[in-house]
Amino acid sequence: MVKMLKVPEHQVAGHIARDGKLGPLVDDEGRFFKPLQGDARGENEAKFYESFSSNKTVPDHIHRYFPVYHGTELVEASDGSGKLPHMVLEDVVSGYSNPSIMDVKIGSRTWYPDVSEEYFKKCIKKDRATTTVSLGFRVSGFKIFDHQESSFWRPEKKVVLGYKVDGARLALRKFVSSNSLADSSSAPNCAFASDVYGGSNGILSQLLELKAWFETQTLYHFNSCSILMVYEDESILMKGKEDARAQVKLVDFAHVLDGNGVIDHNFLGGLCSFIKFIKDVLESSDNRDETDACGIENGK
Ligand SMILES: O=P(O)(O)O[C@@H]1[C@@H](OP(=O)(O)O)[C@H](OP(=O)(O)O)[C@H](O)[C@H](OP(=O)(O)O)[C@H]1OP(=O)(O)O
Ligand SMILES: Nc1ncnc2c1ncn2[C@@H]1O[C@H](COP(=O)(O)OP(=O)(O)O)[C@@H](O)[C@H]1O
Repeated sequence: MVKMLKVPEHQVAGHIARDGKLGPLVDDEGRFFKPLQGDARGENEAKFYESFSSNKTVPDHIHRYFPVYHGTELVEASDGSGKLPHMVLEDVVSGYSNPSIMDVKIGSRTWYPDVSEEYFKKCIKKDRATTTVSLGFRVSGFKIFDHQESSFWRPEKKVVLGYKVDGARLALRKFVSSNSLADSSSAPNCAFASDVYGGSNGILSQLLELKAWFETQTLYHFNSCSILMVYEDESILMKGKEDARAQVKLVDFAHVLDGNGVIDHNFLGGLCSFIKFIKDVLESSDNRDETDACGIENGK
């Protein structure tokens, strides 16, 4: 039987399967089909998944931060060019109805030794124009489910890639706020910060677990790799039933290299910087909760 594949509804960055272009597809059974790009990138990413998924020295609690890999399959490509090999991955958002998602590219550089002069120039230009160099990470794209409007809010790609330090900070606040989505004049209230970023199952605790692994792992260098953050705020609104189902996953391994016994300081440094930003959002929202509580106690 021919599998019916469709363009992912919730993709926030990267190559997109529209206007006759090559991009990922999904099925109804929770699988994400990422086409192997014609050059070395596709081969490299598939090679990484093969190596990583069978690597017994990587602990299980770290494996869960990566999409499950089901090998490669020949499927009809989105650009109409016929059957092409695709990596068959777990679709990390398939279990959500209205997921809020952010893609954050980690590292203070996206280039790496021995790339072509042309590729180096392309990377360094983007790294300097975004917060990659200044912060060690950049927001690549995101969408937020807006409950008031019952629809997604999504900033334009060129706006996101224009963020400086304050823009990145604001995006991380907006991502967990229930107000101020389309309206840039009001300050984000960070209403979901403690449910999404905080708590023992939250984003911060997952990032800290990943960081502990990156402090010692020397197997791979994750160049140009992204952290995907996902949550669903319906579960927050029905509090008590479920938590926010906040998840961290690493994606995009097209530029992963052998670690050769050396710490991935580019990724680790960026991850530490990203963690600090998440902590700052959490702390400022905790202070706000306390101020609100004082207001109530004082009868304000
Ligand atoms: O094509 P572009 O300009 O959108 O660049 C892609 C990047 O988009 P960006 O503009 O940074 O949001 C894109 O970044 P995101 O995944 O969107 O963060 C990748 O860097 C992609 O390269 P590769 O597949 O990882 O080798 C980049 O693709 P290539 O240009 O290297 O094919
Ligand atoms: N396994 C996955 N499950 C669900 N969505 C994914 C998965 N992998 C990637 N995506 C989505 O696709 C986007 C681009 O993925 P990425 O691997 O970076 O592609 P590219 O190599 O084209 O940059 C991510 O930002 C995310 O929205």
